[in-house]
Amino acid sequence: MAPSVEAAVRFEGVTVERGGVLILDQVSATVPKGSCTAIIGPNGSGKTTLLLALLGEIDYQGHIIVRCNESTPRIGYVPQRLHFDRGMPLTVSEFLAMGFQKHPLWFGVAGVFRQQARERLAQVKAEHVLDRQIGALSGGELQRVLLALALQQEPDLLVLDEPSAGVDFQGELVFCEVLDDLRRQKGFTLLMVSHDLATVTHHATHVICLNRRVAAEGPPRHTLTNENLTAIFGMHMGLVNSRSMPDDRAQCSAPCCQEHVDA
Ligand SMILES: Nc1ncnc2c1ncn2[C@@H]1O[C@H](COP(=O)(O)OP(=O)(O)OP(=O)(O)O)[C@@H](O)[C@H]1O
Repeated sequence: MAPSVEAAVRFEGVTVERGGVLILDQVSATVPKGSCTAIIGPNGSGKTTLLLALLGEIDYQGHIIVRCNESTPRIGYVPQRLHFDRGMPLTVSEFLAMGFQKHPLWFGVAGVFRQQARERLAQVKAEHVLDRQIGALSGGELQRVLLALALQQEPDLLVLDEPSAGVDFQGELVFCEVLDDLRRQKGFTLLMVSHDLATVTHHATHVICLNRRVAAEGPPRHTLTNENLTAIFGMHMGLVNSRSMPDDRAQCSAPCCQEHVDA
């Protein structure tokens, strides 16, 4: 990668050992500012572990540098799963107001927070679930509510762990389109873990191939080659056709992608 690339995140020699097992080994990679960066790799290759290290949830050796315009970067996170009591008597508007409203929720959600919740849900095309019970949402609806929650803090960096897990094809398409639109409008950097090579092919502008170490990194059309995928996943992946990949220049304003396409 060109050294001139402006990085939103820089991983430098990140090493993680848990329970005596080496999970990440000297991982160095860049998440270009404004990019949609996908981390791909087989099960157990350390993808979630790298996100947890970035979020400060686990100890690691090495350095993780997050750069943004503010002194304290705002990082939004949408987890792979949310474990909660599905019988919990909480509506989506109450769930979204929880972090903001000072007076107890049993007095009802104040008009201003209800309106904020409605606007956030509209951004993720899920306005219709405003008054639904949180435990009654489908997997795809809950995922969009969690995205609305992450967007409430106006993040500089949005981190998603497997956005397509448990979502049908149509739901995934809508979710990815919503994310693409939001990223362009708001200018945040998106970092996601994904198992879905079709999603990565169509939406990512930068790819980090991880298998305890970084096996390859760069724009999709240069990274998702049969040679790289065979090396990482250990089998031939017939899914990727370079003609179906996005025009990197149209998708991403990050200098690395511009340079690669211009070259
Ligand atoms: N607390 C822990 N103690 C020991 N090993 C752990 C711990 N947490 C994770 N691991 C191991 O670290 C490895 C990487 O896990 P991680 O969840 O980061 O992989 P992943 O690439 O996200 O996998 P998947 O694609 O299956 O979600 C796995 O082998 C896992 O068993």
